[in-house]
Amino acid sequence: MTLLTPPEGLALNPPHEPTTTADPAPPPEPAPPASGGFGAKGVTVRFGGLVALDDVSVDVAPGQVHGVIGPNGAGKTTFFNVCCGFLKPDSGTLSWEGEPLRRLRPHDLAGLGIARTLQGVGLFPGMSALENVMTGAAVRSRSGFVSAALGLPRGQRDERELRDRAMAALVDLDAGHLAPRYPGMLPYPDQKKVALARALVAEPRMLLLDEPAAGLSESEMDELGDLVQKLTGRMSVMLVEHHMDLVMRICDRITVLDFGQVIAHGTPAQVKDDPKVIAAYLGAEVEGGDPAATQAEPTDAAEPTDSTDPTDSSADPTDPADPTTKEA
Ligand SMILES: Nc1ncnc2c1ncn2[C@@H]1O[C@H](COP(=O)(O)OP(=O)(O)OP(=O)(O)O)[C@@H](O)[C@H]1O
Repeated sequence: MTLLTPPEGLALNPPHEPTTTADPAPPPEPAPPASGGFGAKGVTVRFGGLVALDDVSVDVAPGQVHGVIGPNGAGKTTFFNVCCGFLKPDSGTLSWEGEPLRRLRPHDLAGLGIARTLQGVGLFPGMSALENVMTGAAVRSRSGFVSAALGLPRGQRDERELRDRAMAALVDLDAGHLAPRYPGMLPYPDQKKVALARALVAEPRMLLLDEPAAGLSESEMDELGDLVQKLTGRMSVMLVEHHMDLVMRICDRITVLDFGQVIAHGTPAQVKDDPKVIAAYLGAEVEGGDPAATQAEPTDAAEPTDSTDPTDSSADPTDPADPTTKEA
């Protein structure tokens, strides 16, 4: 587990010095380095009369793994959907690297350096694993996947580069052997690896993971935990997750939701011993229970989503065909 570090933003932005001379204005200073992590402040979401999130604030510090946990119906998915721009909150704000994120839409994320994986893996069934990962790399390509596919000269160079980067992302996850295979031929954990490679190939500075351990065996979950911890050298990670043991092992900070409210936040050790957390998971009548030992059943463990859209349209809660959608 990485060590706790304070949010960098405050330290990196010294107050402006007043100008004391009549010298000509110096050339503009380069922009200060990006600071601050990902933040949600006072987020409230209502579905009709139901308050799914009530004044929820979460700060994901740079380079940290932040877990958002809570019992069934606590509001985890709703919160994740707000963070991805799928859902527009009724009130509250999001910020990223010190800047407010106004009117965040799902397709804005890549340009902001934020990647996500959803509960459904959402791979293109008609593309190989490598090509699926290339679609994630295309967001950073100058000429893009389309001109590459059309064989334009710069596109050809980009296509080679995309292919190399996509392959490297798969190899990084020990999944290079999956490159030529099609999602339909792959077991669910391998599909998840490909989806993760697709998220990572864009070299995000923030990774949002929605129940990444769902459907994984214990050993696969261990592998995932090791991987997420390795990523913190390169990016912040926020994960919404049911598996308490995984969350307790890999997170630097944890926010616990219950009935849409934050009932606890802190280090795993702090959260684990919080009586409100114990009560929320195990019921107030159980004393001395250890929520770290609790593993709520994922609701989607056996339900990989086969999407034909690498932007995860089938798992996209903004899908207008989904009557439960509250569109951003
Ligand atoms: N589109 C929707 N319309 C109406 N109510 C909703 C909608 N989405 C979620 N809810 C309700 O909001 C509350 C929070 O749901 P949410 O799915 O965010 O919780 P969760 O913590 O992710 O639950 P789980 O662990 O079971 O997935 C629940 O009471 C849920 O029934």
